[in-house]
Amino acid sequence: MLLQPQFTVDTDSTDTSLFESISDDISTKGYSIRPYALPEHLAQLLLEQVTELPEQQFKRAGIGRAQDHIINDFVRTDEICWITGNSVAGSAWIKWTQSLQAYLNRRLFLGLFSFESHFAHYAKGDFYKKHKDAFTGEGNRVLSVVVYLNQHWVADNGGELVIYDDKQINSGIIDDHIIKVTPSFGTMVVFLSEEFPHEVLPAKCDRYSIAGWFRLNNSIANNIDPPS
Ligand SMILES: O=C(O)CCC(=O)C(=O)O
Ligand SMILES: [Fe+2]
Repeated sequence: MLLQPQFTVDTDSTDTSLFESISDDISTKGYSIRPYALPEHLAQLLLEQVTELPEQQFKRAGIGRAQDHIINDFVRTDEICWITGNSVAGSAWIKWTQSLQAYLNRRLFLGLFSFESHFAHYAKGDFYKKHKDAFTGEGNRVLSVVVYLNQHWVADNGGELVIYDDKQINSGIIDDHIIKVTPSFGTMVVFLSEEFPHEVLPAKCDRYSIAGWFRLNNSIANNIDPPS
């Protein structure tokens, strides 16, 4: 008997080819920029959640962690809301990032152990000045992930993510190596947290995104390479 073709969407195989491209980009360049990366249904769920979140759930984003956490209007002015698995959208997102994590660990041996992420809302004029998400040797945030939830974004809206590829500058290329990413719906950016300074330029209208970080196991990271 001939089997009828299946018309169900095979999300696993879609993800695998995307994950493969991301993995190849990371190993060759250290960063990956992929338009239409986030599965459509997941992007829609996340957009619904971020637009329905009550305003008071968003808090001014700070810089630094735990006791070093401070609000600094000169560095960043966006508002954030941490994502938990307590919503349909949140748990679908976490599940998807777990399969990305497993794939990247298999392919690149990055030792990614955990993931944390938040929604971010940049209102008109908000920005995040040039920064790095992790500092060399701290061995904590390994890989940064950003996805955008802005439908019908046009170039004139601004709000680009600017990535500085300093390695290219050091290797003598005259033209400063600056990569600008338009924050369009479903676009995903992944980069090595310690390697790439980046910034968010002010936008002319509301800009929604998710920023997340894969981390090493902290208890292991603190004991890596003990002094001999
Ligand atoms: O929204 C973006 O494009 C990047 C955000 C960012 O750099 C961060 O939250 O650390
Ligand atoms: Fe960042």
